[in-house]
This record gives sequence, structure tokens and C-alpha cells, in this order.
Amino acid sequence: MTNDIIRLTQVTKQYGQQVVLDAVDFSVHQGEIVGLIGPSGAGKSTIIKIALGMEIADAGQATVFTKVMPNRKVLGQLGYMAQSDALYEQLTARENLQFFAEMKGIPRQKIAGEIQRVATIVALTSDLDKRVSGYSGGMKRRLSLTIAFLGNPSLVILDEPTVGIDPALRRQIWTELQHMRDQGQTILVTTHVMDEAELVDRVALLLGGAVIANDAPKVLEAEYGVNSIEDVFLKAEGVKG
Ligand SMILES: Nc1ncnc2c1ncn2[C@@H]1O[C@H](COP(=O)(O)OP(=O)(O)OP(=O)(O)O)[C@@H](O)[C@H]1O
Repeated sequence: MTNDIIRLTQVTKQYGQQVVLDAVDFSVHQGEIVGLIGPSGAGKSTIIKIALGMEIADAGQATVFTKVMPNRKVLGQLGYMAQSDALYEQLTARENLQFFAEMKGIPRQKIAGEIQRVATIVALTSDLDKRVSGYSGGMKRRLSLTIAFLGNPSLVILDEPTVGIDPALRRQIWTELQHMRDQGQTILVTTHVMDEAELVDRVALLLGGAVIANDAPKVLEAEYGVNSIEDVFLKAEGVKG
């Protein structure tokens, strides 16, 4: 389909004897929030890394914006937040943001305003001039999130973005993600927080190396005869296990 922003076709990935992804088909369409869920070790980060071209599939193919990955040109159009923070600890948050904004090619005269905009989303404006080494874990997650938002990329990929973030701010971040989606941006997010999985447009459940369910939360709940995505997850795991 032409509006596939991410498309994995028959992707297989093996580490040693362990088959993590087994001929997975998975796509994310323009202007939707897709939540990728699954038990720890199911291969969620591996899907993301293959989509980004950071890992190479043993078989199958990943495309982003119809370009076969890895492809450097595509990277400028997306924002990525990894599961572990990759920040310059000895610099302030503002200096980190300045560095990443320049890397992304944001025009110099727009950088200060852009830093203010993304810091406001995660309530970091009053801490921007502190060194990252003095940041708490949650503050570092929030800073990583702002880096992914810099420049309003058309595709945002977030690996466990709200770990260590308190409930009020978590809600604010989800409101922002939905706003971005309404503006036409595309978002892929992994989460262990099942309440968050209720907020996405489509949930993909990864289990046993395959995407075993892939639909709107309410559709999946009806299909499984339960009232929450948490129960879909538990029921699916129970059936597989
Ligand atoms: N570089 C690697 N070398 C060997 N095994 C790996 C490597 N990367 C991932 N794996 C294995 O692949 C499996 C899937 O890992 P992955 O990080 O994709 O899972 P996940 O679903 O993101 O887990 P979590 O929710 O705990 O973050 C795990 O069993 C992991 O140990």
C-alpha cells in the first residue's frame, strides 16, 4: 500500500539458535499511532532496529517511506527514542538539544525556539540548563523524548518512552502524540503499560516470533471477548503458552 510508512515483509531474525522474528509481516500507515506490545524478549526492539536499519534481517525486507533499509537519507525524516538513553552527560540538556538539532539540520535561527517547544511538551523548560549527569532517570527519558520530537519529523519511533515518567506527565505526552497524529505524523511506540495500549489507533501483539493480533484496541477486545488490552494480552499469552 502506498501509505505504508514502515513495512516489514516476511522478516526473519535469528540470534544464534534463537529465532526472534519468524517471517513477520508488519506495517505502520501514514497518520496513525501503532502500539507494539508483547512480553519481554518478544522482539519489539528488534522490529524497531530492523525498521531503522540498525539490525539486518536474515530474510525478508524492511522499507521506510518506501526506501529499503538501511538508507541514510531516510534517517533525517524520523525521530527515534531508543530504550536506553544516549545523552551527553557532561553537557546541559540545552546543549544536548542544540547538538542534536544541528545534526538534524534544523536551521540555526530556529533552534532556540524549537528547543523551547519540545521542552515544554515534557515539562523540562526550567531544567534545560542543568547538566544531564545531575538528571534523574525520568528526566533523562523526557530529554530523550524531546530529541525524538525535534524538527517535527514525519515518523516518530519510540521504544518504551514513558518508563519512569509520572502519570500526569505521561498523560500529557500521550495527548501530544495524539496531536502529532492529528497533524499527519506517524508514530510507532512500544510499551509495557497496557493503559497506554488503549490509546493507540492500532495494537500489534508480538508473540512467539509472530504478530498474532493487529487491530484497533476495541476490535481486539471484542474479538477476544474481554474488556481491556491487558486481558487480550493475557488471553493470547495463555493460548500460546
Ligand atoms: N544483539 C543481540 N544478540 C543476541 N541476542 C539478542 C540481541 N538482541 C536481542 N537479542 C535477543 O532477542 C530477543 C528479543 O529482544 P528484544 O530486545 O527485541 O525484545 P523486546 O520485546 O524489545 O524486549 P523488552 O520488552 O524486554 O525490551 C531477546 O531474547 C534478546 O535476548
